[in-house]
Amino acid sequence: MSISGFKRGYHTIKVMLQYGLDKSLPSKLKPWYFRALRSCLFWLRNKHPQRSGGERFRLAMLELGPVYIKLGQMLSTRRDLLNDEWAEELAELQDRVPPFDSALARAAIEAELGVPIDSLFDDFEDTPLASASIAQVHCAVLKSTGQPVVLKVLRPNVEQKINQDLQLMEQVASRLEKIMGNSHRFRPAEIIADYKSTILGELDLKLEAINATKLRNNFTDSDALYVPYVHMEHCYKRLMVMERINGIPVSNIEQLQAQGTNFKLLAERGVELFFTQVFRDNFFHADMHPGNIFISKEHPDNPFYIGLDCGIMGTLSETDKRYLAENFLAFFNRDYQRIAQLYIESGWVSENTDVVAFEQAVKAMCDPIFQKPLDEISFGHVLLELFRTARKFEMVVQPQLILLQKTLLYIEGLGRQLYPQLDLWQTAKPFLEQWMSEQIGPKAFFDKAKANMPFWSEKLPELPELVYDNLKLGRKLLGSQQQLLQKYVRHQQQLHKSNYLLITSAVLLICGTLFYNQSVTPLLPHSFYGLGVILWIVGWRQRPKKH
Ligand SMILES: Nc1ncnc2c1ncn2[C@@H]1O[C@H](COP(=O)(O)OP(=O)(O)OP(=O)(O)O)[C@@H](O)[C@H]1O
Repeated sequence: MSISGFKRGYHTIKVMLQYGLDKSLPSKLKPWYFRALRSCLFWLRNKHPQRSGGERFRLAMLELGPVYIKLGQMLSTRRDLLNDEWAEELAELQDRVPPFDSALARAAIEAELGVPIDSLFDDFEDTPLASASIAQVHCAVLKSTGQPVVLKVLRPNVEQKINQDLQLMEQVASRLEKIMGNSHRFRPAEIIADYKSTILGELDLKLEAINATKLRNNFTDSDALYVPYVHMEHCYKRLMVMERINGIPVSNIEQLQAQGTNFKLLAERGVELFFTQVFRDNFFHADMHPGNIFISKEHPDNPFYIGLDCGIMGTLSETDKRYLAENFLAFFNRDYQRIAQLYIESGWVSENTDVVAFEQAVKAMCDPIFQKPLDEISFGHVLLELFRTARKFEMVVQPQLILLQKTLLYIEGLGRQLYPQLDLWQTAKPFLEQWMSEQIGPKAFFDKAKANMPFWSEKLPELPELVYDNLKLGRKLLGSQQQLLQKYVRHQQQLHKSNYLLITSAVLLICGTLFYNQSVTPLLPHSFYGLGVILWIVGWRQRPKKH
């Protein structure tokens, strides 16, 4: 470990202990060696004993920087793991991170634009509209069109800070793996690698701008999702300019209630949006924490979502999509054998897996879940448990599926917060069944045929020539096959004839010997010998030659 890595490691431990994070750990997660190590660092005392556990955790994440803030954001959506106090504290990490100096923001924006801000924008506001883990957002008006826009600029040195923390995490994770050995299912190095690829995607605002434009285009005519227009001509790696939206943060339930939002429709549209992005477009927003989702103020009875921050997007292969949809349907039909088969067919687990044992494990996991009423079942959780079960059968980690499963958990959490009676399955099932029938029904056949049209229209003019060539080839093949057959028949006939002559010659020779011993008259045995020898010579000559 380098000196700077060591320093950062010490700083991280110091901040965590000074905010008393060790106190919040349940005692079963504090083995004797942990407690011994803690006692060795006696000078690092909890400096904020008067604050609550959630607040201490949030402040520690804020002090440690972007990587930890993101971690806190992710945790904030896991209301299944956290109590309300913690979840609300951590939700503040979604967009209430202390801002950085506006002079630095201006300098960074102008460095990217290559011209002064005032030459392209009017009314640039030095006080940021919002400040988040990776970037800060300032309002302005686009000079050329007079449209209100926001300028999203990366925090100074955010890349270095993230890389340094990730390096440290990678080193700790690989040491942990060495200590625990290969047999353990907990693979910290894999988790960090997964997290790394996710967070690094957020550091390129040009890429985010491209993603946002693609998502916007996918939902141009949608009444469920709106994505703000991105001014691509002013987007760079560290700066993004887009239309300013004016929605209500999805977490602000009171304001949504006050305007009379149709929560049932909103929650159902959330689920529909998730499945449309995954199955129709194969391009889904994978950072759906509430700080990135707003609700329209117009027509509260017919509300739509406004999606921001397209830094992390997910895609699945066609095969994964198909198996995932089937998996959900099989789960709902309690067809555990099918689930086990699907994991094998898709290649998620090896084909040598014991299907029966796997099916039993899936059943043991799913049966207790079905004891609950349907509207209490979390499908993100079911998927997570299925992956855990499959890990016991050496499932290869599929980062794209993990991303999807996390997104599903977010969506479900959000949907249930908006409308607690949301029956996710009733909303999703018709969508999945329809999608599956489109994949395998006659419509799928015609769609595929239609998709292959350009290929066939290119090949069609060559078709008569190809048919003629093939017929000619076929006739030639038929001719040579007939020749071969005739040759084989002739060969067999010759063989039979030769065998017949040789056997008769052997019989004559044996008879000749018998008569010779009887010595009735020498003429008879000699005639047998003579005839036998002649037949043997003829028979031998008749034998077909080996080729
Ligand atoms: N187009 C916009 N119009 C209005 N407000 C916006 C817009 N884009 C971003 N914001 C505000 O800025 C906040 C932070 O933006 P964004 O989530 O894109 O930043 P980030 O640093 O990538 O955040 P995160 O911590 O989620 O990674 C949003 O929560 C929202 O309040």
